[in-house]
Amino acid sequence: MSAGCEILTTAQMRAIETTAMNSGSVTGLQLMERAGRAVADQVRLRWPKAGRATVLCGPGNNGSDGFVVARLLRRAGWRVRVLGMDNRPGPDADHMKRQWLAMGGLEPLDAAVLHAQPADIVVDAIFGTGLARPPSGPLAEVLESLATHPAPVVAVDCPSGLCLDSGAFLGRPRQVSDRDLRARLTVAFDSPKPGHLLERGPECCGELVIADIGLRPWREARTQQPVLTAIWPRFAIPDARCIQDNRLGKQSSSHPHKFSHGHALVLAGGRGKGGAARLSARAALRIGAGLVTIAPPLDALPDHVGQPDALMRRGIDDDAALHDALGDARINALCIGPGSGVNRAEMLLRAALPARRATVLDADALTALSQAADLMGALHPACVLTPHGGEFARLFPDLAGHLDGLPAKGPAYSRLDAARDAAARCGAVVLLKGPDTIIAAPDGQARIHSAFDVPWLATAGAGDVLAGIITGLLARGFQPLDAASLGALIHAKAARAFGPGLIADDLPDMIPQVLRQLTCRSIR
Ligand SMILES: NC(=O)C1=CN([C@@H]2O[C@H](COP(=O)(O)OP(=O)(O)OC[C@H]3O[C@@H](n4cnc5c(N)ncnc54)[C@H](O)[C@@H]3O)[C@@H](O)[C@H]2O)[C@@H](O)CC1
Ligand SMILES: [K+]
Repeated sequence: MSAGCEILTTAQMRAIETTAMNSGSVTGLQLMERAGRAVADQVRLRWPKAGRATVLCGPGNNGSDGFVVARLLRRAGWRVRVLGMDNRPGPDADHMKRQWLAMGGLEPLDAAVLHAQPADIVVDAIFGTGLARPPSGPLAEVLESLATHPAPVVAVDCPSGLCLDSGAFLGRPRQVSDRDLRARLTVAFDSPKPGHLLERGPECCGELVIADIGLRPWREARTQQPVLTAIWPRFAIPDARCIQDNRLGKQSSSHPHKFSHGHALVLAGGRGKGGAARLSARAALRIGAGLVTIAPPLDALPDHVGQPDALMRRGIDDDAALHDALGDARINALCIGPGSGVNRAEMLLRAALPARRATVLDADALTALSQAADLMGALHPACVLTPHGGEFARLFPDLAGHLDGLPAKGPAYSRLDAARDAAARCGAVVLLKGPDTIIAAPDGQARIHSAFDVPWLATAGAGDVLAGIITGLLARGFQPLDAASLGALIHAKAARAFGPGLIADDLPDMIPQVLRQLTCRSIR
């Protein structure tokens, strides 16, 4: 399994905190002090000159972190106002509140009070992992007015109102809105949560810092395998195993041979429709498949003369021809769908799926799949489906409908949930594309790959290249979940390395540079 920075759901985070506190080695007060200190330290790092801070403290432990931040900033010379509630918090929270009250006042947590005096920063400590329902009443008004506050917002754990399991704002449509609270900086604790990476999370959290509050021993001591890991730009660890044995760099075998790196077969469409499959095939070659054959119908073979000469060509007219081709057991990975046409994709899938080779289904193959229930039943664990949102909705309309619904309570149904449910239902790996790409396996393992920083990757043909990279990695023997996860990572890194102005044709040729980075351990 690929290593990566682990993501914790809010329930997992609570479980780890409880285990840590029950062990007797750490108290809730200590954890809160560390959390608050981490936020105050990040504030002082970014705003070294002490200024004016308004700290908004909610009813629970997120609010307690706010009281700690207020105390530490005051000690560091900041002018601090605290707006809080008149509720009865638990004993730890009460302790933190009293510590603040010994040195400063408490004003009502109210929109008019918030705007009554200027501030250089506003610290949002209203809700964190405990958000269970949409904010309402005066708290909702405070949050709404905070969204238009002129001072930068520093969020404790998350911008309040954001569901940390889904990245949706509770009670709000999922689309981008001017009412969304956008923090400049978010300081979260121990591990990222799905909501930091999904949907509105990346944009609304601003810069995300994950602070160590000493919970690692309890996180790592869990007996169950972590089921959720992330491959994510700031934390990217593609695969410890790959780096150790240099598998990505192809140095694992002492007598390497082209067949030791697999043979990928990329099925292409008819005359004049071969461009998409050529992008896939080129990417499969660049990622290091030993052999790559592009296979259009016979009459379209002339479309594929020319570069790259390393690419092999073979005419495959129909399912019978594909069945014959698959008599060669060395062909160990297939790519079906890019530019193939829906009818041809359906015909080819009928021969391909029973052969149980590692198979990437993209584009027209996904449309074919959504139209033929029996094909869905023929999927197997070595298949990787790479739908974008629209294709996902055609394949799994009920899951997509669930995802489109208003997130009325936490934890809201997330893209992560949808991809996992889809993978479990179809028995294959599902890579749900987006700036927040989810890769989910039928056994519940999942990864989130966040690439909000490369909007130029949303360009025609980029998906064909991704399909080719994954096909190449499958040919090289990577397991489907790892191939899809590494594929997403390498694809985004290639786009990042090229920069704006990218067209899909540029992506395959950036792969060697990305592989050099990954295999030289120079990744961040
Ligand atoms: N448990 C711990 O020991 C630690 C918790 N930490 C902080 O504690 C936070 C979680 O604290 P809590 O579990 O107290 O939860 P929150 O502080 O996020 O929320 C407070 C409480 O508000 C209530 N609530 C939920 N939705 C509401 C709504 N829409 N309107 C009104 N009330 C609502 C719930 O009862 C919830 O428990 C984390 O985000 C983090 O900031 C950190 O201090 C690290 C240690
Ligand atoms: K918050």
